Amino acid sequence: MKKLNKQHTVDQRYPEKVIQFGEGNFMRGFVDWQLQQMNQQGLFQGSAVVVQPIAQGLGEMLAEQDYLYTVLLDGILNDQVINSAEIVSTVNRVINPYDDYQSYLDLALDDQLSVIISNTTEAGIQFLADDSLSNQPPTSFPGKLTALLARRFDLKKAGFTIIPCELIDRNGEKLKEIVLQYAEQWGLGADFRTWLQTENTFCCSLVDRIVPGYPREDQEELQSRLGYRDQLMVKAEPFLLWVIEGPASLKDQLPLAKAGLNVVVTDDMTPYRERKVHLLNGPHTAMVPLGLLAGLETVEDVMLDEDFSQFVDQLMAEEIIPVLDLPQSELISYANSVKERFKNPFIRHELTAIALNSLSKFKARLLPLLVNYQKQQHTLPPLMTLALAGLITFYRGDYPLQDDQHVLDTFAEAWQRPETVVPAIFSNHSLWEQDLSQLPGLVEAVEADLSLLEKGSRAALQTKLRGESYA
Ligand SMILES: NC(=O)c1ccc[n+]([C@@H]2O[C@H](COP(=O)([O-])OP(=O)(O)OC[C@H]3O[C@@H](n4cnc5c(N)ncnc54)[C@H](O)[C@@H]3O)[C@@H](O)[C@H]2O)c1
Ligand SMILES: O=P(O)(O)OC[C@@H](O)[C@@H](O)[C@H](O)[C@H](O)CO
Repeated sequence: MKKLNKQHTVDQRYPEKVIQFGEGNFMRGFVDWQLQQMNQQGLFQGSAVVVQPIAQGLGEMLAEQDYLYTVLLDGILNDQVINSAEIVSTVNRVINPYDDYQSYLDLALDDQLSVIISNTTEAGIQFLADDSLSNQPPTSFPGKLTALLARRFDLKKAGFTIIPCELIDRNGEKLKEIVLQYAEQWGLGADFRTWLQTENTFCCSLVDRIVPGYPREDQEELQSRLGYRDQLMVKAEPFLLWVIEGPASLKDQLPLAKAGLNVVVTDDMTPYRERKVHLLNGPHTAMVPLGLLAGLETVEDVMLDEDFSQFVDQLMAEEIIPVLDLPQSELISYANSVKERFKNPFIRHELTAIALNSLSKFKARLLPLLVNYQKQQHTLPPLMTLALAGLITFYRGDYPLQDDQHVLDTFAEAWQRPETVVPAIFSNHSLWEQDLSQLPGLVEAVEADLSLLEKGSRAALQTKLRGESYA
């Protein structure tokens, strides 16, 4: 069977208007797919030139397919079942700056390029003290971006609207801060720094769409249905939300909402972020260790399991929603929509995929809620402490773990003395940036939950759901 190529579609190409750092599943299933929707409605007439942020990437594979790939949307949206396959043609080309640095810098020449969008994973937005402008290219993503912006400034051209999608808090501010740090360290001058601040807009943004990526489990069936081979197919849920903190003019520059996409341009994205990180990512992170310890494999398995779906319900209703400072009715409706998305029968979202870096995820997604709950109710949230005990059990290392070496080493050492593992882990400041052993009752509660877990994750969960251990 032939590889996907331009003969399989009406390959309408548009001028490059967006520079996109990152060519991963998420960008292809989220950003480029949205550019395509705008183009189809005649609202944008633009394409993306993609820059590989690291030397290894998908540039060559995309080139072999004439920069085309298929987005498969599978799920239920507004009570409608959606199973669609669409060839996306909004990636115009991919530049690998490690092979062709000049073409990368030449992007600065093009006045039609006015928007920069990135997703380089949470690891991508970082300052590397030994990065250098004489590296061709600079190693880090912000270093590469600084080099491009410096070239644009030298050419006395207009700046960019820069929208990072990395899932880190205040991502636009963080990226700007690092670019300014490089500008300072590399001696790029006060005029450049002023131009950076006044002529460029760094927008914070929040993305939401579950994109599990290549549908390995049904690739054969899909290929025979589609009639071509596509190594870059991306499976995603139909739901999407993109909240961008930026000027109102962005709605014209990128008319996403006009194209009917669920994109919000606002001057304060905080409530959207709180809601999503705590009510969607939080339950994901809570279900992972307990679910895996009980032998479940996917988010759907969790939602179809009587005990575990009750766990998710109760966690959301009793331990998360009451401590979020947002309108409760809106939170309830968001929680219901998240549960529907978790139940998506067409998407196989592996718990092991979510398990990556679970400790930092617990810290960002659940710990602030646990602390607030304790402050407000003067007791601890029982399901969250069980999830925390599950995390500690999980990090004993009986399962393959993916986390920072420092985190893995700290747990390995603490588990050498099981009787003190909880205080040892909680008092480790480098893990939590605070001394969790000082939180009233937490050590005792989690130690009790660890003992419960010795009977098995499901049995422990059932005990907690019956309210027995804290009655
Ligand atoms: N997949 C999802 O459901 C989903 C949903 C929302 C947000 N996200 C976020 O998107 C990110 C990417 O997910 P994905 O599914 O596209 O992954 P992916 O592995 O398909 O793509 C990763 C991309 O990041 C780049 N990258 C990796 N390490 C880097 C580094 N150290 N520096 C610079 N660039 C680097 C790669 O070149 C690639 O372009 C994740 O961090 C995730 O938090 C994913
Ligand atoms: O992507 P991660 O690994 O940071 O987190 C795992 C999931 O919680 C996450 O991918 C969600 O599915 C996504 O954030 C939904 O928009």
